[in-house]
Amino acid sequence: MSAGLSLNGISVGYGGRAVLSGLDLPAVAPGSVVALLGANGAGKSTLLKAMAGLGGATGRPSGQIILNGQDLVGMPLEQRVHAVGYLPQALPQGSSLVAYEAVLSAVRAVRPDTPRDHVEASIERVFDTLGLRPLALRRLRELSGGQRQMIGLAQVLVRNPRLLLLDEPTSALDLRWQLTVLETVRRIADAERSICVIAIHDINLALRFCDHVVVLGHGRVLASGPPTHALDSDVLRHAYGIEARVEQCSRGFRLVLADRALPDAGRAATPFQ
Ligand SMILES: Nc1ncnc2c1ncn2[C@@H]1O[C@H](COP(=O)(O)OP(=O)(O)OP(=O)(O)O)[C@@H](O)[C@H]1O
Repeated sequence: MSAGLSLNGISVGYGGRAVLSGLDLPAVAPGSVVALLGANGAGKSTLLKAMAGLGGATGRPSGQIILNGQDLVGMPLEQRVHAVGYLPQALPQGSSLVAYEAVLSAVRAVRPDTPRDHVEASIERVFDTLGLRPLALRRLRELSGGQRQMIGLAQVLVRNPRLLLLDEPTSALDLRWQLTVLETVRRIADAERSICVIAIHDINLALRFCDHVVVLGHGRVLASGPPTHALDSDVLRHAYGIEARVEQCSRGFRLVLADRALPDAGRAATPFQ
């Protein structure tokens, strides 16, 4: 059985309108953090939902999503939720549950038979890892947007899935929490040999922590590869309709410097279609 994640000819859309067509991703190895980039409307969330098996309006994608030798497409949801953890773009609802209960219910939904002391130990580990202990007994509806986003992440991490699909997990977070999230995900991928796919708009944060970059646009993969090679000015113009430079920071990471938005006529990928 080959380990890792690959996509073969994935096509998915809504009501007969294709968003992504024939998408391929050559195998990424266990332990990889993959940044999923692209303009608004490029299809990042659609792809993550298809991988999570939660297409809803998208229905079942065609093609293959191979995780550790098994095709996730068509795999029953009860089986898939053991392997895949998905953090949606929308923040968790502000319910009357306290944060601890919300994370507990995330484990119970997937592994109802796990002994209570194991569950409690894993919840405490995740709260410590993310620095969330002070929030454990606070009601979700009384938390800020960023705090609820962190609890949503805890709900995914506590299940220790082989594949983590995180849709803009840092969108509501300040700089310190953004780093905490990316550092944590990086550490978990390294330690557990899990694979993490993150849809993210902060390209520089992505380049700092990922092993692999996938840029979506025009319903396909515009660029794919290691952060040192996947992005250049042409790719950024096609993907985002911007004039930009890719430079190297003093620590050796790639850094995108966005200079200006190009007029619509100069854009190759048109968001808001
Ligand atoms: N439930 C839906 N029904 C019909 N079309 C949809 C639905 N959800 C998304 N779309 C369309 O699918 C396309 C891709 O949307 P998607 O949310 O995957 O983009 P995205 O790259 O995640 O964008 P963003 O960066 O703005 O979150 C867009 O044209 C969008 O309008």
